[in-house]
Amino acid sequence: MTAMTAVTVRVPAKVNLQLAVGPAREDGYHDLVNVFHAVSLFDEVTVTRAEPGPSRLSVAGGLDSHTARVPLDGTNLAARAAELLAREAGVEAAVSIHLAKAIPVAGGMAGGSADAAATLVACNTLWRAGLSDADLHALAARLGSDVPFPLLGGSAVGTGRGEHLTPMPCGGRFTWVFALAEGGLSTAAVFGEYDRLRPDAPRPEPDPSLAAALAAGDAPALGAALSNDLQRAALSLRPELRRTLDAGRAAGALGAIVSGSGPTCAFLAADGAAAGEIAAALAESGHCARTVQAYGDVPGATVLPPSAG
Ligand SMILES: C[C@@](CO)(OP(=O)(O)O)[C@H](O)COP(=O)(O)OP(=O)(O)OC[C@H]1O[C@@H](n2ccc(N)nc2=O)[C@H](O)[C@@H]1O
Ligand SMILES: Nc1ncnc2c1ncn2[C@@H]1O[C@H](COP(=O)(O)OP(=O)(O)O)[C@@H](O)[C@H]1O
Repeated sequence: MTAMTAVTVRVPAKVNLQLAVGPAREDGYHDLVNVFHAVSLFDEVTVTRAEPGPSRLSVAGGLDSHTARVPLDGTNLAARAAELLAREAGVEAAVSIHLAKAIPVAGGMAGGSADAAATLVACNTLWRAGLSDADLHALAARLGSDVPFPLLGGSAVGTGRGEHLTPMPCGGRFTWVFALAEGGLSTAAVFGEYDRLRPDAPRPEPDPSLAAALAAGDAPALGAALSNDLQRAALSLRPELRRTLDAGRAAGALGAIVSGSGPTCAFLAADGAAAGEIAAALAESGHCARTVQAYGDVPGATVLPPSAG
C-alpha cells in the first residue's frame, strides 16, 4: 500500500442560535448554553507530507483584509492541532498546511477553530494514527472551546465553556445571509466587555422554544427565538453594527443577530428569494464589507476524495 501524500478536509463555519453566558468563572472562562448550527460556508484544509520541523503554513481565499490577519507561524490553531495530534499519536509532525479560507477571520464564525478541527481529522487520516472520534473530541477541547463542534457539525448545544456537546435535531433547511465586517473582534475582549456590562449575569439556561423551532424546521419561530448575550458587548465595542442589524431587519429578515462574539451579523431568511433581497439591501446600505448566503445545518469536518482535493 503506498503512503498518502496529502489529505484535504472540508469544514463548516458556525452561527450561534442561542448564546447564553453566565458570570466569569474562577478560571476566567464563562459557563455557556451555546447552540451551534453549522452553515455551508466552508474552509478547506490540505495537509501534505513535508520535511520534519515546524509546520509550514499558507493561506488563500476570503477577504484580503481578513486573510492578512491569519498567523502563519506556530500560533496558528491549525499548526497547534497538527503538533498536538503528532504528540498524541507518537509520530513526527512533518507537514505543510494550506488553508483555503471562506470563513471570515476573527468574525465570530469559528474559522480558526474549524481549521484546527479539520487539521486533526486530516492528520489522523494522513498518518493513519487511528484516533477515535472521542480521542479527537478530547484533543479539540484542549485547543479551544469552539474546536469540538466542527468535528460534529449539524446542530448541537454546548455546555461548560461550550465544549460538552449534545446534538440537536434540525427539521429543515434554514437560509442565512451573513454580513461580513471589515475588521475582526477579539473573543476575549468581547467576553471582557460582557463582564463589565453584566457583572450580575444569571446562570445560563436553554431556551425550549428555540429547540422546538429548530426541530420543527419553523423559520419564523426560529427567527423570533434567536438570542445572543454577547451581542450587547459586541455592539458596545462596534456601535456601527446596529445599523447593519437594522438594515437586514428592514429588508425582511425573520431574525437578525450578531454571530457569536461578532462582528459578523447573521440574518435568517424565509427562503432563497428573501435572502437575495436581504443581501441586496445590506450591500446597498453600505454598512458591511460583503455579504454571503448559506444554509444550515450541514455536516462537520469531511475528508474529500483525493481528486477533489
Ligand atoms: C464566543 C464563541 C461562541 O461560540 O465563539 P466565537 O464567536 O468567538 O467564534 C466561543 O465561546 C469562543 O470559543 P473559542 O474562540 O474557542 O474560545 P477559547 O479559545 O476557548 O477562549 C478564548 C477566550 O474567550 C473567553 N472565553 C471563551 C469561552 C468561554 N466559554 N468563556 C470565555 O470567557 C476567554 O477569555 C478565553 O481566553
Ligand atoms: N487558522 C486560523 N484561521 C484564522 N484565524 C486564526 C487561525 N489560527 C489562529 N488564528 C487567530 O485566531 C483569531 C480568531 O480567529 P477566528 O477563529 O477566525 O475567529 P472567531 O474566534 O471570532 O470565530 C484570529 O484573529 C487569528 O489571529
